[in-house]
Amino acid sequence: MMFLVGLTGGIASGKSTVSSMLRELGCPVIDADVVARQVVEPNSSAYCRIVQHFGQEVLLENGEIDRQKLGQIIFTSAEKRRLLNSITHPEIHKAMLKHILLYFLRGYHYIILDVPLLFETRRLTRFLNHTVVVYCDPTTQLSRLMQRDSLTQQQAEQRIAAQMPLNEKRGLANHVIENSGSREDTLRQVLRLHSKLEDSMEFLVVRGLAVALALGLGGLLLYTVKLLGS
Ligand SMILES: Nc1ncnc2c1ncn2[C@@H]1O[C@H](COP(=O)(O)OP(=O)(O)OP(=O)(O)O)[C@@H](O)[C@H]1O
Repeated sequence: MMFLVGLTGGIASGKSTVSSMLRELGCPVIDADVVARQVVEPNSSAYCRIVQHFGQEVLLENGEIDRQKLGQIIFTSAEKRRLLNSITHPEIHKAMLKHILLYFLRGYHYIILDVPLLFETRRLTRFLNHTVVVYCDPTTQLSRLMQRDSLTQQQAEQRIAAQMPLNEKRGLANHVIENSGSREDTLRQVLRLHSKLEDSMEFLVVRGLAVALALGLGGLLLYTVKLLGS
């Protein structure tokens, strides 16, 4: 049995760096971006409905969804954005739930959900037992973003300004990984967090509830069988 941990951050704050460290430690990580891409793969039900509503013009030559084009369309129309979300979100949630169940059956204590817009959409937060924000100071964030994406200072500043301030996210999280320093420094914090979560007893509470539920259901079944037999 297990519990769920949300991992988020700001643009170039180091979320991918931290999630790959956690993967290397053997933690199961579900990447919401990857899931979001998988649910619109050609011939999936979300794919078919997108083509039905948005037309062939949102497709690339190879038949895949042109995410950039779709992004432009929904950027200019709130109605279309709602329509697209109503198609994709239920599929994304279903797929994430499937991954969670599979990890659950494999006996992991906790599962990381890597969700860039965790606090912006707030759809998932009520299901999470812990939230982790990967933070780095504004100057470091700016220079790492400029370097990684080859942006000018102005372009990088615009992208940072378009997001929820990282400081605000930090205030909303239960755990903060401070990633302004070296990677080693970050790894040390990740190790600490990992052992804290591993040792957490919360999974026992979940396990207890599941056992109680199973016993209850089993009892009900026996009772029904008995009733039918009599
Ligand atoms: N502690 C660190 N020291 C030096 N460089 C780092 C450190 N952490 C991350 N970086 C570098 O900073 C950049 C941003 O990191 P990363 O890609 O992990 O951020 P992110 O939060 O996943 O970004 P995004 O959400 O925008 O994809 C990368 O080029 C990464 O190699």
